[in-house]
Amino acid sequence: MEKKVAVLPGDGIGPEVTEAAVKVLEVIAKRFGHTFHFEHASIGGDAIDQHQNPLPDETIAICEASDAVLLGAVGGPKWDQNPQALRPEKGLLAIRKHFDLFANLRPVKAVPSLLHTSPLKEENAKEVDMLIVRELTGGLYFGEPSHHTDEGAVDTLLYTRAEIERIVEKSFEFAQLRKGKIASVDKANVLESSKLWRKIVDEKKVAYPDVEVEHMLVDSTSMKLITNPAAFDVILTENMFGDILSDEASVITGSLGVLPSASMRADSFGLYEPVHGSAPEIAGKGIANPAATILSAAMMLRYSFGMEAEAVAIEKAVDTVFEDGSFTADLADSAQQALTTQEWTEKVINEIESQSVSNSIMNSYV
Ligand SMILES: NC(=O)C1=CN([C@@H]2O[C@H](COP(=O)(O)OP(=O)(O)OC[C@H]3O[C@@H](n4cnc5c(N)ncnc54)[C@H](O)[C@@H]3O)[C@@H](O)[C@H]2O)C=CC1
Ligand SMILES: CC(C)CC(=O)C(=O)O
Ligand SMILES: [Mg+2]
Repeated sequence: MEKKVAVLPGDGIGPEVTEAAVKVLEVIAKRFGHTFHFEHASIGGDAIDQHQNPLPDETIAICEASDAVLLGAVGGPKWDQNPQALRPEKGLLAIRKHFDLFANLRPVKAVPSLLHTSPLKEENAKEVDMLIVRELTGGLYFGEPSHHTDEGAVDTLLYTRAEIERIVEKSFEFAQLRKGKIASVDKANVLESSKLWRKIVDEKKVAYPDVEVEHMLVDSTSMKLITNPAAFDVILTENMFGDILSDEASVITGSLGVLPSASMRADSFGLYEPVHGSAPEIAGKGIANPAATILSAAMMLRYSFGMEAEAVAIEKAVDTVFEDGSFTADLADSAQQALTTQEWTEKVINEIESQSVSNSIMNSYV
């Protein structure tokens, strides 16, 4: 197959981790007989510096001409005092909105060889296998009005019925492919938007009798994610709650550096990016963990290109490298044992190259 991928490295560690993922995709292309055309474009602080715009028209055009987008991360102290319209994060929100990427999938699965790095007791972390389905283009991050003065500030939490319905349906579809359990997380004891959210979940569940649904409040959910994370299968939630809960869930499996994500619209087009941010304090040092971005590239192969065996080849290689005890600094026991971003990526590439093709259907991350 021939596919076009827009690559938006962004800021901080974004360029390092996307470079690693592109190298892995190139090896996959060679091994499985595909051609991937990569076209790079700017977003975030990088785009502000070059074009005074966190999401330039040229970047949108390159993404529109592509089959999928691979993104690193945006943001950093250099732009923190910029006016709102010139913040790197605005570029990320704008690309999600422009392409209607309403369904953000964030799988969190325990990896046996990483359990020792989890802050949780091994018996609590070892069975974790959940999928966070986060609404990505509505809610507080997009509602108007949104502004502040020194005397006051306003943000708006707005959801339409249609926005809630489509993400709820998506979560039921994923639950049917998994263990058939949804925890729908809201704040319905306070928020009006959550009351509508609950009503729509209850309406929709009638069409999915094989799926069990539990409504949960976000505050106690954040506690249960730590005390009993293995109890969750699909977590369905709105934009900001999903943002917060997914960073919390990431440490269960060891490091924010290993959690991938897919941001999908209704068709197969998607944007793939790690859950983490631009980690400015480690940028440029060659020590960032590229696993989250490499695994996001695997999600791209699965969801946008329908390349299941290729996705599994990457996931299997990442697992094997972890099993071998090879870690970047965020997971290694000591600085001496830590591999650089490049060294760790080379291990994954070597692993893919040595896999036999018949070996490629193994357990996948979602
Ligand atoms: N999707 C995106 O582009 C996101 C961007 N951000 C932006 O990133 C900047 C930094 O935000 P933070 O709150 O510090 O979150 P962060 O996710 O960048 O970093 C949190 C912690 O995790 C570590 N970390 C993150 N990714 C890592 C990796 N791949 N390997 C090793 N360690 C890793 C960092 O060093 C830091 O200690 C801010 O400007 C923020 O707005 C934050 C979250 C998402
Ligand atoms: C930087 C924000 C706009 C988004 C974020 O933190 C996320 O999507 O995880
Ligand atoms: Mg976040």
